[in-house]
Amino acid sequence: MTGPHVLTLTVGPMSHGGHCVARHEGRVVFVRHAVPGETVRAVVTDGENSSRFWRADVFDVLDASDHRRRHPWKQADALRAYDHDQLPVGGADYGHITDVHQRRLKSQVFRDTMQRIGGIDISTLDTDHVGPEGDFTVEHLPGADAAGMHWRTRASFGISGGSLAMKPSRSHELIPLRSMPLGVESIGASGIFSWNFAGAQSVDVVAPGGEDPLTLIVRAENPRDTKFLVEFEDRLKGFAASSPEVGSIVLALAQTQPRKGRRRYSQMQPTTVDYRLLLGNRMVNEPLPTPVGDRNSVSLPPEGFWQIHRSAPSALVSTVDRMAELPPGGSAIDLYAGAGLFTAWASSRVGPSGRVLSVEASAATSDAAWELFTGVAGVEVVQASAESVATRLDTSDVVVLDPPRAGADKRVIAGIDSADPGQIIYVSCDPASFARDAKQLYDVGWVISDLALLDLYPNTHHMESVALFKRT
Ligand SMILES: C[S@@+](CC[C@H](N)C(=O)[O-])C[C@H]1O[C@@H](n2cnc3c(N)ncnc32)[C@H](O)[C@@H]1O
Repeated sequence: MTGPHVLTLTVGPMSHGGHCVARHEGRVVFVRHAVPGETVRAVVTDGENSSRFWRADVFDVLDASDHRRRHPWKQADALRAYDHDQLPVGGADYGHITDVHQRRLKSQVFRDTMQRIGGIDISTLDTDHVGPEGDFTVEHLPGADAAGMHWRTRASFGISGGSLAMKPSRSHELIPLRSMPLGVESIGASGIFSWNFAGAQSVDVVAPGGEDPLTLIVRAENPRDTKFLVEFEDRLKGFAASSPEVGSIVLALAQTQPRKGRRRYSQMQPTTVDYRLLLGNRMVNEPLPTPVGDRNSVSLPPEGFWQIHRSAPSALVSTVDRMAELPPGGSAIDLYAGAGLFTAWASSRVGPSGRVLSVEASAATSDAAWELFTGVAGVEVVQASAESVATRLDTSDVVVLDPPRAGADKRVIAGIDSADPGQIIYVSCDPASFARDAKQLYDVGWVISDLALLDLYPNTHHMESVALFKRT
C-alpha cells in the first residue's frame, strides 16, 4: 500500500483506548494495531490537514516488537485484513500482542491515566500487587484459552447480507463474520455464523454461565408485513432445529410510536420494544458465586446486565470479599447493582441480622434482583437511579459501586461521601472515568488503600479495576 496517507512511524507508549502514540511532522498520530517501540507503516484512517491529531492503522511492520504475535483472529488482524483490502473488525484490538505483554500495557495505561486525569500516583500504593518498578500486576483470569480467546458469554452483532457482522473500530461499515473466537465455545459450535438473519437489525447472543443452550435476541423493526414476520420466524426456527446449542430465541421488535400533532424531530419519536418468545425460555439462569438461600443462580431476562467474562462474577466477588470489612449484622449498599451479584455476596456476609440496599436503574434487571431476594431478611431491592437515591443514603459499613463505562455522576460520589460509610469499594471498567471519580473522592479526604486490576477482557484494551477507598 502506498500513497499520501501512508506514514512510516516509530510508535511510542500505549494510551487509553488501545492506540500507541506516535508523531509525524510535529502532529500526534494515534496508531492502532501497533506495539510500543515498533517501526510500522500505517494508513491514516482519520485526519485532515487541519486536524490537531490523526488516527492510523498499522498494515505493515518494519521493525517488530518481541511482544508481537500472530493475531489469533484472522478477521480482526490488521495485517491480514489490509493485505486483502479489508478493514479489521473491532473487538480484539490487543490480539497482536502476547498475553503477558497485554497485561503489562494495561497496567501502564491504568497507572498513566490515574496520574493524568486523577493526579493520583498508584505506584506508591502499599499492596502486594505493586512490583519493584511501580508496575501493577493485572490478574489473569481462568476461563480463556492460551491465546486469551473463548471467554465472552455475551456478544452483540450487526447484520450484513443476512450474516452476523461487526464494525471495524470507528467505522460504520459492517463486515460479515466467519466466527467470533472471543465467544465461548458453544457460540462457535452453534453454527449461527452461517444462519440467514436477513430482516433483523442486530442479534445478541447469550451463553449463560459460558455454556449452552444459548439464547439469541433477534432485534428487528416490527414489520407491517405479517407474511414477512411468519417467514422470518419460520426461518429462525428452522435454523434452530439444526443447532442443538441454540435453546431459546427472543424476538425484540421495535415499534416507533406515532406522535400526535406536528412532528419536528423524527429521531425523538419514542420507541418501545416488544419482546416475544419464539423458542425455549424467556429467562436465562446465571450461576451465583455466593448462593442466596438454596439458590445457586439468578434468573434474568437475556437483555438484562450480567458480566461478560465467564470467570468475572467469581473473580470480582472474591476480590471485593478480600477488601471488605463487613461483619455479620453489618450493613452494605450496592449501587448499580444489576441483578444482585454483589448484593448476594453482601447478604451472605451480613446474614439475616444485617442490612443490604441494592439499587439498580434498569427495570428488567432490577426485577430479577427483586425476585432473587424476595423473602431474604435484611435485603431491600430498589429500582431507581443511583443519582436519585444518593442524597438520602444512610451510613453503612461498605458502599460497593459498579457503574457503567461513563462512571458515576458527581452527585452519586458526593452522596456516598455525605453518607460517610466505613469503606467504599469502586468496581470500574474504565480507567478514565474511574480516575475522574477517584479524584473527586480524594478531594474530600478519601484515599485508595487497596487496588486490584483484573484482565476481564483479554485481547482488548479494556480492563477492570476494584479499588478500596478509606478516609484519611
Ligand atoms: C457494570 S454494570 C454492574 C452490575 C452488577 N454490579 C454486576 O456486576 O452484575 C452497571 C449496572 O448499572 C446500571 N445502571 C446504569 N446507569 C445507572 C444509574 N444511573 N443508576 C443505577 N443503575 C444504573 C446498569 O443497568 C447495569 O446493570
